[in-house]
Formats: sequence, structure tokens, C-alpha cells
Amino acid sequence: MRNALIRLENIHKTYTTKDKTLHALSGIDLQIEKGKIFGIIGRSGAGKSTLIRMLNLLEKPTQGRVFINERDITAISEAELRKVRQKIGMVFQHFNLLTSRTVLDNVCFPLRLAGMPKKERHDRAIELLSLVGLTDHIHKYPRQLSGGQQQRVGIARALANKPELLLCDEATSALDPETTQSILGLLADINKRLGITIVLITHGMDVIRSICDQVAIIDGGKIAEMGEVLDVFLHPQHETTTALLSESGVDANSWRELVGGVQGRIIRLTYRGIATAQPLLSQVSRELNVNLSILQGAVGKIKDTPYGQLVLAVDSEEKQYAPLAAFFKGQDVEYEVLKP
Ligand SMILES: Nc1ncnc2c1ncn2[C@@H]1O[C@H](COP(=O)(O)OP(=O)(O)OP(=O)(O)O)[C@@H](O)[C@H]1O
Repeated sequence: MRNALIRLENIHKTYTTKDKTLHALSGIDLQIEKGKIFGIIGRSGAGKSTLIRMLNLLEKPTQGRVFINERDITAISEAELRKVRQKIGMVFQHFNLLTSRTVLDNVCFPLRLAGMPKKERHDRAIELLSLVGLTDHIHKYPRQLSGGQQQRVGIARALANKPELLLCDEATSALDPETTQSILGLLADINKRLGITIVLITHGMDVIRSICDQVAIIDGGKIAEMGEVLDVFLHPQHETTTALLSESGVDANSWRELVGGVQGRIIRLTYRGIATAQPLLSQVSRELNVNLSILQGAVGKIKDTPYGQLVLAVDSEEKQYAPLAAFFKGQDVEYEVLKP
């Protein structure tokens, strides 16, 4: 891949305890492009935390290699690794702030560790706290802030050393839905404005849908499926993906329950980048004299792209099917026959 910031090569992680050996990750190959937001989703115990902690080697692989900017960081000294880690920010589920320090001091802390002079780190921290919208709270203590505000401090702190990569370990799991959206909005903004690559792990497809460009679904320590979020949402291939989508209200298969009483063909139309296919349906129905009834429909937005997917029953003369397919293909609408 051109522009890969991260490349994992055949990563295995085995935990050995007294009475058993557990394969937390088995043969993970993965590339993450610079400037993207990459989501890792899976059920509890699938291996997400182990995987994200591999990216800064907080967790060392039992086998395999981790490359950042094509440099193998499994083969460098601890001192070099510390420098690499300074350029990787990390945001945690429970914020991990220093409770006895003010908001300002929390953000200054990593800068002090990096050896930045006092005045400079003060100015940089003020600038970062303004970026995350906390200018009015810099002298407060973490306990005086809401969960969302504490996470904003966590994000400002993670950005302190101008990282190239931001790792978010369930960054919104402890927050209510509204606060989750505002934190996701902040992360998307940071990605866009500062060009920082973000890797996040989550249990929720809604998080993936809101801000990610690419997604990997992991199951039992392996990658079940991986790709562009739009493709994975619209054409899930693996049963874990389908189950996770269905839990977040995206059920691509409910049309099957209606299919018994339907005459004619069943087709599926998928479109991206246009808000609604309604005018196309009216036009084709009029021009080709076909009756279309909607068995299932979903319209929405994935990140910034509107999309729709409609399952239709077509009542028509046999000779009209070919022009019908041609019409949609000509409109950049994907046309699939689900039942001939
Ligand atoms: N230090 C450890 N020692 C032994 N087993 C571990 C250790 N860390 C993780 N595991 C095991 O490895 C597997 C993967 O764990 P991991 O925490 O990566 O999953 P996860 O997908 O992040 O789960 P969750 O969503 O619940 O956090 C689990 O079976 C877990 O019990």
C-alpha cells in the first residue's frame, strides 16, 4: 500500500498461564494508511485491546513484526522505542488523568517528560486546551469536569507531543450517546485539521459508521473482514459483521421474511453519494411501465457519504428486466438480482 503508516506482518500473541495457553491474536496482517481513521471492532475478548497495544508495543508480539513508516519497531532498542512512542498519542476509556493535577498540568505533563522548557509547554498546553474547547477550565481539577470534558483533556494530552498517530482505546465507551457524538466529532476534526492518523477500537458499529474510513472486524484473534466502511456496511461478508450490524439496527436480510408472497423478481439497489433514489424509482417505473414495491429500505450516512439500499419486488413483463438493469447501471446504482 502506498502511504502505509502502519503495517503488521503475521502478528501472533500467545498468553501462557500456569494451566493453559491462550491465542489472543493469530496471524494478523494489516495496513493502515496515513491520514485515515481506522476502526477495529469485535466482541469482548476478540483481541482488540491486544491488537491496538501492539501498535506502540505496549504489548509485544509472540511472533511477527510491526512497522511504522516502514521501520520495524520490533527490532529497535528500548531507548529508540521510547522516542517512537512519544510520537504516538493514546486516549483511554477511563481517561487516566492525574487526579491531583489541574487540567493544564495534565496536558503539560508529557511535554515535561519530553524535556520542553516551562514557558513553551505552558503555551502549547493552552493552545491544545483551546483546540479541544476547554479554555475556560484549565485551572480546574479532573473531578470538577464531566466525563466528556475529562476525555477532552485526555485528547489534548495525547496530542501534546505532536503525534503522527493517535490510538483510541474505547475512548467513548464510558460516555452517554450525546457526549459520544461530540467526542467523535472532535476526533474527526483533529484528523481533518491536523492530518493525524487515528486508530480506534470499539464495540459499536455506530462509532465505526460515524467517523471511520476503514474497518477491521476481529473475531477470535483473527481478522474476519476488513475494508472501506461503506463496502463493509453495504455488503458484509462475514457472519460476525452481519451480527454486529444487526445489533446496531442495520439488518440487511429482513426482506427474506416477506419474500413468500411476492410475485416477480426481487432486486437490490445500492447507491452511494446521493441522498435518495426516489426520483429514479418514479422515472423508471413510468418509462418502463414496471411496478416496484419496496420490501426493505435503508438510507443514511456513513461518515460524510449518503447512501441507500433498497430491496424491491418487481412486477413486470419478462422483456423489461434487461432495460431495468441497464437504467440503474447507467445511473451508477448497483443492481443485484436476489431472486430471479
Ligand atoms: N495479560 C493477559 N494474560 C492472559 N490473557 C490475556 C491477557 N490479556 C488479554 N488476555 C486474553 O486475550 C484475549 C483477548 O483479550 P483482549 O483484551 O485483547 O480482547 P478485547 O477484544 O479487547 O476484549 P474487551 O472488549 O472485553 O476489552 C482474551 O481472551 C483475554 O482474556
